[in-house]
Amino acid sequence: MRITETRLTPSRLELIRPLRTARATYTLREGFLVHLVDEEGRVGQGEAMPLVEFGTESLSVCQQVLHSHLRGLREQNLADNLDAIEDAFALPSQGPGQGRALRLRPSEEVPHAPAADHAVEMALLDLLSQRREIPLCRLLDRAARQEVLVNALLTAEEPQELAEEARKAVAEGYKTLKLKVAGRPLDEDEARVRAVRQAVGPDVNIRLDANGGWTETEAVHAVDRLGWYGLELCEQPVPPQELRALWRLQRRAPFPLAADEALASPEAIPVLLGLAGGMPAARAFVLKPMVLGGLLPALMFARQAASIGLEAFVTSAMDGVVSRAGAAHLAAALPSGRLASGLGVGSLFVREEPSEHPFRPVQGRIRLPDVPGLGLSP
Ligand SMILES: O=C(O)CCC(=O)c1ccccc1C(=O)O
Ligand SMILES: [Mg+2]
Repeated sequence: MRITETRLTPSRLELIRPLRTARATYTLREGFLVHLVDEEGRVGQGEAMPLVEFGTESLSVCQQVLHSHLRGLREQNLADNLDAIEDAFALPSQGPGQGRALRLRPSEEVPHAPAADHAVEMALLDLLSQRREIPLCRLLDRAARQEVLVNALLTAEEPQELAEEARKAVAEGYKTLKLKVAGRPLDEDEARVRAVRQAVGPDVNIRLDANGGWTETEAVHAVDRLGWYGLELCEQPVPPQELRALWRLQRRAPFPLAADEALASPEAIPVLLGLAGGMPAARAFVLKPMVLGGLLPALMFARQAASIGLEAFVTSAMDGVVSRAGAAHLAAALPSGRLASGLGVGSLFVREEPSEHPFRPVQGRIRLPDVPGLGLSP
């Protein structure tokens, strides 16, 4: 394919109410939409929305790297296959591609910028799958599923309000509810979890996310007390760099712990997977394509995890519909679709762009559109 035209548009998403996590409070998300046009006029779409707390580049570095990537692509030929897309983002010191392959990081001077890489990779994958006339998920895996399960993200603080939110989500068809914990006394979190369990009964999955907000000692107490209410899993109970604490806690917890923020450091990955001599530190992994630098790196990670019996699921980084569409295609292509994806956040924004699209969960699921590419009209 040849890229004949590139466009970069700022994007901005306001939340209806602040989303509080143990690490940060989100009221606004900002980033860029990327459009790439091929020689036959097809448009590929991607989105970059940095999440600095998760180790991505800042908004300004993101913009700078996007400009550099788009400059590198203009009027260039790229072989019509996945390897060529993967190679385009390789570091100068890595792999093949010395010869004629297109490289977007020609020198070490282009900074680490997973959100920018994610946007450009997605737009290229959108184009490649349109050119092959298959949905993007099929390009990632020929056996991709047609539907993905999605969790509802509950955002209330107070137990009564949370219970109300939980009942509403279940009435809408969600089977998995996620709530943010930590950053407040454990008594309060216990009251919150109890209220949700009481509201929805025993058959709904409750997933927690501590965003690294507990010390190891606090996490031990939390696992013992909150585990009583029946938990599907807990994301990132302890700070991301504390991999051994995560390992010890996983030995104790009667439910899977999922590493999320910990995946932001490339050095942590072999340790998390147990490839550095020890045992895997967690039983599940949260894949944020925005943090991992794209759908392909996330898929490779999930396959590696699956080969040693560990599960993975996809979440957005609270970003726009273009990113969530790509993430839904990734979720459909993962080795296992058992764990619901964190892609139900569209309803948390003041105004969704566009207002109608196929990536809004219905009955707690997203059905992937059976059309070529990403399946979103630009
Ligand atoms: O998983 C979801 O439902 C939404 C994604 C989410 O929780 C999130 C959103 C922004 C930043 C961090 C996180 C997180 O999973 O930790
Ligand atoms: Mg998380």
